[in-house]
Amino acid sequence: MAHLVAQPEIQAKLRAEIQHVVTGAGAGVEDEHLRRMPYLRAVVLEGLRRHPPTRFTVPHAATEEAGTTTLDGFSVPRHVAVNFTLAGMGLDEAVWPDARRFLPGGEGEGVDLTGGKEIKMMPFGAGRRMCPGVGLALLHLEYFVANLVREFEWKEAPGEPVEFAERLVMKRPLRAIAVPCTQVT
Ligand code: HEM
Repeated sequence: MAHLVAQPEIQAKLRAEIQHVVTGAGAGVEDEHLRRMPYLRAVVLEGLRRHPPTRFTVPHAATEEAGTTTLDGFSVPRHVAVNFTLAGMGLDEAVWPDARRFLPGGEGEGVDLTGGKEIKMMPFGAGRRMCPGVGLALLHLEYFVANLVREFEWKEAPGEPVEFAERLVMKRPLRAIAVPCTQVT
């Protein structure tokens, strides 16, 4: 939401997609609408890439004797806890050079969040202990963002530009003004 407040042109593009798909007076955003909103999916994935809510996976450990497990050339001794810093992973510019990212033609188009094929980001972890709530989480994120942007225009509060500095959470919490879309001229 902070990025949408700071980049009104992207917010407007997203609202246009939502309004194009959800038509009819009194109609609400439904599950089947979400599947026809590629820009919404791209916005949500970009948020998860840049700001994964979980900074680390739960600690993992090698179960085999030392020398058996290696990570990027480092030997991982048995039972030593390994934490993956999810927040840094999605920010590798060598992996994410193209601004289109999750849009058609971008390197993240059709990204596999389970890590089955490859790992470019892993906001839900990967492998056997990955988040079992991934489907529900994506559904809720898309549903919330779609409704928030459909109902309101989100603007910067006067004198309080969005600051993206983080210390686990936003260093300065987001303050924004929500203008009901019926009042937007
Ligand atoms: C944006 C929302 C969410 C994010 C970013 C997220 C992220 C994560 C991450 C990174 C892990 C650790 C995975 C690993 O260690 O490899 C995890 C584990 C887990 N998540 Fe989520 N999660 C989200 C929502 C949910 C929801 C909605 C549920 C349940 C309905 C859920 C249930 C769990 C459970 C039970 C685990 C532990 C799995 C295990 O250790 O086997 N999560 N999640």
